[in-house]
Order: sequence, then C-alpha cells, then structure tokens
Amino acid sequence: MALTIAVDGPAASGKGTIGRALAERFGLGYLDTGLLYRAVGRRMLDGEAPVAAARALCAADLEAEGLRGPEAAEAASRVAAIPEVRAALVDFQRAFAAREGGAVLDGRDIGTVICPDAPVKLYVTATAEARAARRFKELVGQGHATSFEDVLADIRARDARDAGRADAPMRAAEDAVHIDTTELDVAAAIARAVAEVAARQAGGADG
Ligand SMILES: Nc1ncnc2c1ncn2[C@@H]1O[C@H](COP(=O)(O)OP(=O)(O)O)[C@@H](O)[C@H]1O
Ligand SMILES: Nc1ccn([C@@H]2O[C@H](COP(=O)(O)OP(=O)(O)O)[C@@H](O)[C@H]2O)c(=O)n1
Repeated sequence: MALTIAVDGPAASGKGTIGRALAERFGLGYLDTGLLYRAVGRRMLDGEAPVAAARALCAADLEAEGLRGPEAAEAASRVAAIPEVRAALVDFQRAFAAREGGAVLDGRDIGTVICPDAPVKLYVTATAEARAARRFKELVGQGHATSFEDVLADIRARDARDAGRADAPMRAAEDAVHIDTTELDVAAAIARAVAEVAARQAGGADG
C-alpha cells in the first residue's frame, strides 16, 4: 500500500520544512493543507462568505497573492473554526492522501481526522518564542513590516484558537511521534523525521 505521512503541529514549528523534505526523500506527493484554509480566509477578506468560498475553492485560489502572510494566516484560523468550511475541504485532502505513490500532508488535524489510519504520524512542536523568531525572520525576508512581539502575539492567539475550537482541534494523534524542533536546526529536524519514517517502515514490514 502507498505510504501516507501525516505531519501536524502549531504555527511555524517546521511542519512544511519537514513535510517537503520527507516527500522528496521518499518520493511522495506533498500537500500543505494550511494553504487551503489560507485561500478560504483570503476569499473571506475579499468579502465572500467563507462556507461558499470553501465549497467553490479551485486551484487558482492557491496561487493568490499574499497567502503566506500574517493577514491570511489570521483569517485562515478564523474560517478553520467553521465546521462547514472544514467539511468542504475533506474530500480533496483525502483524495490527495490516497494518490498512487503515496503522500505527505501537513496541517493540524491530518493524523486525527483527515488520515486517522496513516501509518506514520509526526507531531512537530517548538516553543512559541522559537517559532515566532523563525516566522519573524521569514516575514522580514519577504518584505513584511512587523515586529517580533507582534509575530509572537499572533502565533499565541492562533495556537489558542486552533487548539480550542470544537471541530477538529489542533492536537497530536495518540500514535503520533513527537518531534520538538526548538533545539534542532533544519538539517537535524529533517534527519529526525527521516529516521522516524524509516523506523516505522522497517517496523511495518515485520507486521
Ligand atoms: N528546525 C528549524 N530551525 C530553524 N528554522 C527552521 C526550522 N524548521 C523550519 N525553520 C524555518 O522556520 C520557518 C517556518 O517553517 P515552516 O516549515 O514553514 O513551518 P510550518 O509549516 O510549521 O508553519 C521557515 O522560515 C523555515 O525555514
Ligand atoms: N489541517 C489544517 C491546516 C490549517 N488549519 C488552519 O489554517 C491556519 C493556517 O495554517 P498553516 O499551516 O498555513 O499555518 P502555519 O503553520 O504555516 O503558520 C491554521 O492556523 C489553522 O487555523 C487547520 O485548521 N487545519
């Protein structure tokens, strides 16, 4: 059976960095599911009703300007608390997960809701300060005018909303392997994740 890897965790913990590296290393497709919620959030900021926007989401929406910025992130986390928005995005994510050749999906509820049967689940964390420092550096590099304090406050508010919502809250699946990247650089974090996947694959081959 094709390999599915679920990568969940809070904002700027390194999910995408790890997810993309795993996809490349193991020859799998990669889906950043946060981009779907960011695209719905973007359409809401443009005046559309979020549920209608989620139902009408198309590939071009994922190419929209500014999806990686803080405004879209904040809007994403607001629309992500609406059950009908989440429901509208489930089929696309599950179809991607089932693609021939296997897939890595990163998000908040991949291991718990979207792919509860994924054979490999990672939950990537880091302290809020470490995450804010990384996101701040990334945003400044993209030309956003912001401060470390604002980024930290945004991340804390978003984490609280994502973990506190009733429908598919952000949390680790019981069978997820936790990777704390606070003290790991990118290469070390990727190496940890690759080792976990390899170990699970070796274990799976026996059973
Ligand atoms: N282990 C790490 N150490 C330092 N910086 C990292 C690490 N992992 C990711 N980054 C950087 O932090 C930022 C956020 O990483 P990203 O993978 O996009 O996080 P997420 O997908 O969880 O939001 C990026 O600029 C990325 O290059
Ligand atoms: N599977 C997912 C992915 C993202 N999201 C929401 O979308 C927002 C943006 O997700 P993201 O992964 O792009 O955010 P970052 O971790 O990159 O900051 C999150 O704060 C969540 O509210 C979600 O609810 N479920």
